[in-house]
Amino acid sequence: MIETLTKPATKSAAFEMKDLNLWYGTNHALKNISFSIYRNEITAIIGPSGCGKSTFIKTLNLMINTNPSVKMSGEINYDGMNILDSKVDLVDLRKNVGMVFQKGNPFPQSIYNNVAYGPRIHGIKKKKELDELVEKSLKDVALWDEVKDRLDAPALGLSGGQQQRLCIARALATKPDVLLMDEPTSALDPISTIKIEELVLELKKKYTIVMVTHNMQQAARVSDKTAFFLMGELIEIDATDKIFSNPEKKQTEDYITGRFG
Ligand SMILES: Nc1ncnc2c1ncn2[C@@H]1O[C@H](COP(=O)(O)OP(=O)(O)OP(=O)(O)O)[C@@H](O)[C@H]1O
Repeated sequence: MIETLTKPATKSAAFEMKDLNLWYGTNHALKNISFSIYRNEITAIIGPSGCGKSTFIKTLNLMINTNPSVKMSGEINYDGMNILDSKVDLVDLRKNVGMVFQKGNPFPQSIYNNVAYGPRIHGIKKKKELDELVEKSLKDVALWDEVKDRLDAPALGLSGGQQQRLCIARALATKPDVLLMDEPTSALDPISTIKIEELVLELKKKYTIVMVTHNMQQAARVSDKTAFFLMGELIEIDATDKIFSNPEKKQTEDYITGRFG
């Protein structure tokens, strides 16, 4: 019998960090971080408060640069380019690497305008094109049926879970490649949380997702890889199942078994 050997598909990295260091003034917040984030995977970032999770995720689209006290060294390679190099086009980077924050933070404008905002900034003016993008983005987050008859209504009139899905639609409307999510469900009730988790699993088919979460069950439920940070260091990154069942490092085990944090 002839056995067919299937080669494991080589995964391509969306981001490759090499010796990434970050300081807020003299506070050394990220220390020699080196790892890769792979395409079409969900990578969860976990660790106790103050370990550098939000700082790290904000480096991936250089949102961190809005803080003038921040200094960085090392490399963050994205799309064949070290984004810490000053030549990088920030508008382009943020179009490709979208971000969703802890609390759904829609603009105080209509549902339609919230989603059309990014495409308009990137030069899309034609109403038909914008209408299509708004519809597609809202369908992608399973919000279209709930809001299609009130696109001109204020976004702030939506429920918390709907606002968060709207913010994800807003991020998707610029057709990003990567979606960064900083504790996207921490302000939501359990049902809205499950809806966002289902959505994230669906979005993984098309996007690379990096998610900071305080909720270890959430990391276990949705992510492919989990990275454990502690005091600015990456202690361990591995397949999520491995991290939660048989981590290599004692600090990881202590954290996931609730011994600290
Ligand atoms: N704007 C800032 N200015 C100065 N130091 C900061 C700033 N933001 C964060 N830090 C410091 O950087 C370190 C990492 O903070 P960060 O917010 O990234 O941690 P975190 O893991 O996301 O925490 P949490 O889970 O509480 O949100 C902490 O020591 C924090 O005090």
